[in-house]
Amino acid sequence: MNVPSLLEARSVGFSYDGTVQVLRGVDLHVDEGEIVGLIGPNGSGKSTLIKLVFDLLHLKSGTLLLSGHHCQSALARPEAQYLASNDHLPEFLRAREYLTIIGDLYGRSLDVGAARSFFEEYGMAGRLEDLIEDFSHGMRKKTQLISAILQRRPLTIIDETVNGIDLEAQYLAEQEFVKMRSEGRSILLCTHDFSMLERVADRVLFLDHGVVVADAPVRDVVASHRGISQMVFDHLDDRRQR
Ligand SMILES: Nc1ncnc2c1ncn2[C@@H]1O[C@H](COP(=O)(O)OP(=O)(O)OP(=O)(O)O)[C@@H](O)[C@H]1O
Repeated sequence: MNVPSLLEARSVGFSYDGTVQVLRGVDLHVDEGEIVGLIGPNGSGKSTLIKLVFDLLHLKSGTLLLSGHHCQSALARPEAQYLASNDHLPEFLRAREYLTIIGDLYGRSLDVGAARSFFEEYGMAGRLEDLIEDFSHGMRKKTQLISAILQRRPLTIIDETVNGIDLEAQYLAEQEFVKMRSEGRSILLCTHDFSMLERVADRVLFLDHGVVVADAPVRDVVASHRGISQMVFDHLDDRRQR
């Protein structure tokens, strides 16, 4: 029996206003145990696609499946966690309370000792009991990341959350992503940090004007374009000449 992809998009289209198509016939998949980079110019539709996956926007055209379940279905919810690009967290909660609530949503009680260790590791020793209101932008981002690391969902979708955290935390996060992959979990990492993708990602999906224009193993991109940046530049040159 075929194991369904953790994420599968088939012919996904989307328009906010019914006129301009933001996504046009998007087909993609993320399988078990892979780190996939989602890249594309500003406004190419990356966040829109991610919001559709989490049913934050209403899917009207095409199919989006999480582990074989339609993304609007309650069965899809436990399969994936979403880290938004913003740092909006409930400010009136203490970090421990926030992590507890996220754990409750996934039916996992918080391992306070593990949470405390991650806070120490990520340069936030002694801050677990503090109000989120008092956290800096980077600390909020790190709290989002730690929540994903603790939940260890089959699929974690990270929308630019790693941008804006310090280098040390990025390094730790990269190591954790690789560890999660070795456990058979997957990560869809939407970022403009191509060097991070060259270090950790297996595959890169390139979205331009709502269309997937490349879906290739990172090693092939490095071999044929010398890197992800050059692949993007080559594509933009081609587009300009057309
Ligand atoms: N709520 C909204 N209402 C109307 N249009 C929107 C809305 N959100 C996004 N858009 C438009 O949809 C298009 C795709 O935006 P989206 O945020 O998905 O791009 P992105 O690839 O994530 O960009 P970035 O790299 O800048 O984060 C843009 O033209 C944007 O202006």
